[in-house]
Amino acid sequence: MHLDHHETFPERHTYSAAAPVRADGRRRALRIGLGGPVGTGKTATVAALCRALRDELSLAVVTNDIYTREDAEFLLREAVLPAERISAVETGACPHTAIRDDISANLEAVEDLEDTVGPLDLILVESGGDNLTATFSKGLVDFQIFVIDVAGGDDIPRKGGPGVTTADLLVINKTDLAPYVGVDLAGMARDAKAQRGELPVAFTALKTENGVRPVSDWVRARLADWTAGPA
Ligand SMILES: Nc1nc2c(ncn2[C@@H]2O[C@H](COP(=O)(O)OP(=O)(O)OP(=O)(O)O)[C@@H](O)[C@H]2O)c(=O)[nH]1
Repeated sequence: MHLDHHETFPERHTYSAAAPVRADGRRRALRIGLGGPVGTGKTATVAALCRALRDELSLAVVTNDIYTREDAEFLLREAVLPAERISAVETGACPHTAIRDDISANLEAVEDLEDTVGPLDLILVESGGDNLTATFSKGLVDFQIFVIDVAGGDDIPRKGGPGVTTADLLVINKTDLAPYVGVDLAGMARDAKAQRGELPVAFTALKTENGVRPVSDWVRARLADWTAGPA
């Protein structure tokens, strides 16, 4: 049986929702988390976001893997950012613990990046692949993106779960595969709307040119709000 840790590891309030200003008086980087089930395209989204935004922003990435540094190694191999801007956290068995319950390793990685390569505009925190309930602590990230894909079937939005219903942006990736897996994208959009109300949904096909555009535009808008906000 899978034990959920909510009862045993309550969220640590010592890392309260990360004040916008660092100890040195500078505005800290905006932090955006990417979560979602295994293999839906989280790393591909992070890589595409880095390519789309790296010339206009100072950015860095924290990856979370269960026992390896595979996602970080992929990003390094693809050279989406200089190596010093990519940091890997090994989470052990349950990826959601490191982004929701005991966020200290991730916070340390985020703060180390700001100290060593800062100032940064944006830090992307990629969770390890988990299940539909995995969400980020508000003490770790300012916004969260939940990535699902059409290959997982068109009933995922209807099933809901906190990732699908509450993420600040729901990404439904691999739309290029829809015809091959018999998925009705319009139905997925309707189900997502029913679960999420006004919260946005982005359909992506990351293998196509500019496929990440709906996500990168959303990130730019969040960053514009963040930069305009009180420091
Ligand atoms: N056809 C298609 N394949 C995609 C797309 N996006 C990602 N993939 C492929 O899907 C596979 C998984 O992508 P990843 O980005 O590694 O997925 P992930 O969510 O980071 O996976 P984990 O970290 O293992 O949970 C890879 O083979 C990608 O090349 C897409 O839009 N279309």
